[in-house]
Amino acid sequence: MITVRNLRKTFQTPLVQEGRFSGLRTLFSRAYKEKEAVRDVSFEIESGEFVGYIGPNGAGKSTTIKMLTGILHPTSGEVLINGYSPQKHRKRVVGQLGVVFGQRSQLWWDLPVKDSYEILTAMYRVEESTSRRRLGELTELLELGELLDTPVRKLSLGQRMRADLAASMLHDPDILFLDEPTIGLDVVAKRNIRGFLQTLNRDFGKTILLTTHDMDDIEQLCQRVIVINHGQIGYDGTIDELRNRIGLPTMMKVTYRGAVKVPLTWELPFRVVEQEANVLTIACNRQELKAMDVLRIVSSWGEMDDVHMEEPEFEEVIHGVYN
Ligand SMILES: Nc1ncnc2c1ncn2[C@@H]1O[C@H](COP(=O)(O)OP(=O)(O)OP(=O)(O)O)[C@@H](O)[C@H]1O
Repeated sequence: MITVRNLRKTFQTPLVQEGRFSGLRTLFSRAYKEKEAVRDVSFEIESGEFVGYIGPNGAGKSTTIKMLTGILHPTSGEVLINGYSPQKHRKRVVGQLGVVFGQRSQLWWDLPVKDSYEILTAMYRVEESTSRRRLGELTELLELGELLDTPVRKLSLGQRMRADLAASMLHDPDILFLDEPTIGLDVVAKRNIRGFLQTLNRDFGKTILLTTHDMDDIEQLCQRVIVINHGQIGYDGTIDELRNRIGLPTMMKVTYRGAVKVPLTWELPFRVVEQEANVLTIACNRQELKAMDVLRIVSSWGEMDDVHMEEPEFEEVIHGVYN
């Protein structure tokens, strides 16, 4: 279980001095400006949850993850991973965490992948037979086969990400923190990574906190989403509740066999957005009105041939939350 209580992080950066010898004067100046990257963030994540942690650029996501993993110390507030602070009980907590930063590899650049794995399993003190069995399983799940003998610098981005994911799982942690694990990947590589993460969560019960700008990642993988904006939590709940809260309309396209006669009235419980010959586009709020009720009304306007419904894109919903 992950507990985050009133977490804050304020960075201090030297104020840049103007004028002559500005570089030197900045170096020796005691003037700082403060940046509140994370302000009063609290949440709890139960074992086995798959949670998306999303927000616009600079919202405070990476800073939060760095405090959850113990890399950064909070200015105030606390983090507990299965009851222990990653800052105070680093050794104990590190064994329970797997971490992947998509922008940076934890593997040794010039070494073949399997040599990095050997170093990591030794660092985590994983017993040899256990590590061999686990690497076998990970090699199969992530199709690492021929990559194991290749130096990391020669891997494609997708291959490197798979190798990094395996590295984060070598000590079989219960909890995974993933910061943009699909960044820059093509659709096939993304699908592979998502499949692997789904297996980890569903079949092996791993708790996963995922940060990404890819809303398909979130929609396909996460049961719950936490939105952070300007360092504060703006939403914490299911994707469906989020859709409801933003209340974007469902669009219905109704095609008629022949002529269609829209009555001249303002009292419709939905909006007729457009009429093009025998095709009507209708916007309705599905929280207030069932599709069947809409159809009952529009079927009296002509002989219906086809109906097509389009739920609002998750990207649009998120755009609504960020703004
Ligand atoms: N070491 C640092 N020193 C000073 N300011 C920092 C530092 N690290 C982050 N910040 C600032 O804190 C804010 C939050 O940054 P953070 O990297 O957590 O955002 P993010 O949500 O992960 O953004 P992105 O989606 O762009 O990766 C930003 O304004 C950033 O410039």
